[in-house]
Amino acid sequence: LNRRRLLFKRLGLPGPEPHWLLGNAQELMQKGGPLQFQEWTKRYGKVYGHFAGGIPAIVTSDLDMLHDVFVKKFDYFHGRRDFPLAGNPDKEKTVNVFNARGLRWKRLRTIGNPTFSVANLKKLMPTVDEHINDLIEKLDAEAAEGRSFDIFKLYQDLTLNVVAQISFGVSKDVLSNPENNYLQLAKKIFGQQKLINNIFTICSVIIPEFTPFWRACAQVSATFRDLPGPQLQKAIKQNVQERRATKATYNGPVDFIQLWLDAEAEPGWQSNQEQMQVSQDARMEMNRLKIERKLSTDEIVAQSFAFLVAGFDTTANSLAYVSYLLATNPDKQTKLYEEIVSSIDDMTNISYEDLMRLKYLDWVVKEGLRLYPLASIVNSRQAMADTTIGDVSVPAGMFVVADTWTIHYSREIWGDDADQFVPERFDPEENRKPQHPMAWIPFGAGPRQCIGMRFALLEEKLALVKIISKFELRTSQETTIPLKLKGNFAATVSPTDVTICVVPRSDY
Ligand code: HEM
Repeated sequence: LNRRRLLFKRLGLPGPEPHWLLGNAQELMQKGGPLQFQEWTKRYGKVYGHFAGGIPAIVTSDLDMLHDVFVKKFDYFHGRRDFPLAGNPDKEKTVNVFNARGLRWKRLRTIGNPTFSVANLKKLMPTVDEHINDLIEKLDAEAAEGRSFDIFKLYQDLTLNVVAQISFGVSKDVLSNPENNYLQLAKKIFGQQKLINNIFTICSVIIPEFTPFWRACAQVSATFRDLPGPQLQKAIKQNVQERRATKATYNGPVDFIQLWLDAEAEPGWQSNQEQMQVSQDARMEMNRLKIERKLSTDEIVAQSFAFLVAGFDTTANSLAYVSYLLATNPDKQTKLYEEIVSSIDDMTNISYEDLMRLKYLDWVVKEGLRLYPLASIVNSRQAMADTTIGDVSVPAGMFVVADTWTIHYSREIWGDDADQFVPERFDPEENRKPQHPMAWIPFGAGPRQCIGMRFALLEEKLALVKIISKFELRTSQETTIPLKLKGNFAATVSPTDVTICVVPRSDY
């Protein structure tokens, strides 16, 4: 405890005084990590230390320092702030690309990257489109009633359906069949976290020194309880095995399982993996090892699960925030509508190229992500060996977290209108966008930047084109202005609701 208390003093960093046991967890939980960071930055400056429970982390909004951490010195900072109960990222057999580090991460990422190539995105687009059409039907019903409703909830249904179908490798009919429980299980994972699991998670954050013990407790408790996570993983595993058996004849929609099965593991890959554990906790020499481009069944299940968790709430939040911004800025919405109708002739057959042509749409989405960066707490890295950033010494094991909200709202970086919704700032002709690569980081930066970024942008843009071409988004008496944000200890800052109404366009 004494070592904890003195750590940042020894490193010469300011920061909030930690509670002897809870560190700064109380403040983080009350306000939500990203929003609390903003407040601390105002008080302690661009670089300071804090304790998320017993876990020390440096927080910084210094762009050059972040560039060092995320890009230039990536070989030192290849770990990410992990979830202690997910297991040891260097040993866990089913580690996923999100939690992995070192050469294990490098291997999973190298295999995962092509999943989001333009060619594959085009193959995934029909599935996304089908689910967006379902959303439009729901909006039609709301418009017919002429009432206000929380559009955030509909976006959560959309993004969960899309990412679940693509990650679990099932057809839309199977997914929506009430007799199977894919969606119910997925909803349970995000909705009702079981208390007992939370207790062990909290314990592992407060006293991380005993993580293996908390993890064992969580595992023992899981064997006596029918937890949704393991149930879902079992169901995905069965799908992967069935799909592998029918791989040659499969002619259903393209999904992640199909893309990953093409990179299926052959017997013998383990020896390669053992080799990869060399230098896990030290500097990663990226090009030293030949990467085995194959995945085992367990790894496919682990990636599916990670993509489900990473791809659901982020995209739903982003759509909800943009809808709010468009409803409260009707002039910008009209500009977007005009761009869409003047560029796309056939709304029933929108191509990938159509979407990429829409410049104003691109700026709207980017500006939404600037004002409401999601999952910003995962914009973090772990020092795998003693090093320095600028004149700050960073001991091995220390986490460095980007204060994304401060950066995105900085007047110094974005100008006096930093807190306003101005998509035009991304227009290259206006020459207003800051040049620094770390000024806009909703998807992180460097080799570990969000792997699903292009997929998320595709889904969001397609949904917005279909919605805005058909409906006008309007505020109502019930719209919460400004939005109320609820922080979250672990991940995303979400709006409590985005209650608006949709009015059909007369010229549709
Ligand atoms: C608007 C939507 C999204 C936002 C704002 C977002 C944001 C982020 C951020 C900030 C990171 C950390 C990046 C870093 O550390 O540099 C990240 C990582 C990641 N995201 Fe996303 N994400 C989104 C959608 C998605 C989707 C749709 C998927 C998958 C289908 C996905 C999968 C992942 C994965 C697997 C990682 C870990 C990558 C690695 O460590 O190599 N994300 N995301």
